[in-house]
Amino acid sequence: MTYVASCKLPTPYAVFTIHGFEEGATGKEHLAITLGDVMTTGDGIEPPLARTHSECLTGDALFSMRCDCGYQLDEALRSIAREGRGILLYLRQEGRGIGLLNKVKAYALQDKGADTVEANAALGFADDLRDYSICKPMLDYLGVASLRLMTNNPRKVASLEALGINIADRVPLEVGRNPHNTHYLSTKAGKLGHLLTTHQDDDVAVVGR
Ligand SMILES: Nc1nc2c(ncn2[C@@H]2O[C@H](COP(=O)(O)OP(=O)(O)OP(=O)(O)O)[C@@H](O)[C@H]2O)c(=O)[nH]1
Ligand SMILES: [Zn+2]
Repeated sequence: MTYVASCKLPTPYAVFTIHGFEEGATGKEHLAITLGDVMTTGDGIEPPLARTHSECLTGDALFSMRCDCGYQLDEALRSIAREGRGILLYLRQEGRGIGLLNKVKAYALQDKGADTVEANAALGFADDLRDYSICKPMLDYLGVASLRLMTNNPRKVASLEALGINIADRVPLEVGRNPHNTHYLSTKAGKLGHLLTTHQDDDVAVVGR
């Protein structure tokens, strides 16, 4: 992983700093978005609030309500801004690692009744192809050894801990449940192990971003 450059990222929530990295093996361009001093070296320094966010073009940029990604991205940046300090790694692992067009194929199967795990399997993919080892060099570069991680995904916590990153706390990030994604969220809780407080197919109002 090679560090390339940093610049300001003004948003409605705060003026963040964006740091660009290039992954040697794949040429993929990953980002770290920081606010305040996130270094954790030294005595008595609180681990910063953090999120590792896997790319979801449809949810993050195109307002898709099929998943909860866009809502989580929004809430994670808002939470970091509220604390005045934190870090979001934006990882180019679209579609849990299968890529954008394979995700569109998986969505087409889901339109016909498959769930998210069955659709991946029908296309010949494991349910989650993500590799979190790319986080380590980015966090090392930024001097971050310890995090308070915003996630509902215990596999993500375990993967980061296995890399030697200290997860001081898991902060739930449950936002964006709506009639278009309740089944998807139920499948994540039931088959992928996500820790979601409500995962029955109940009727809820559409949540705006
Ligand atoms: N293959 C596939 N990928 C999906 C689908 N829906 C969302 N994604 C991708 O899943 C990734 C997000 O995964 P999630 O499981 O929602 O979130 P997570 O990051 O593992 O867990 P949290 O930290 O709790 O959000 C993004 O890369 C999305 O593009 C789907 O139906 N099929
Ligand atoms: Zn998504």
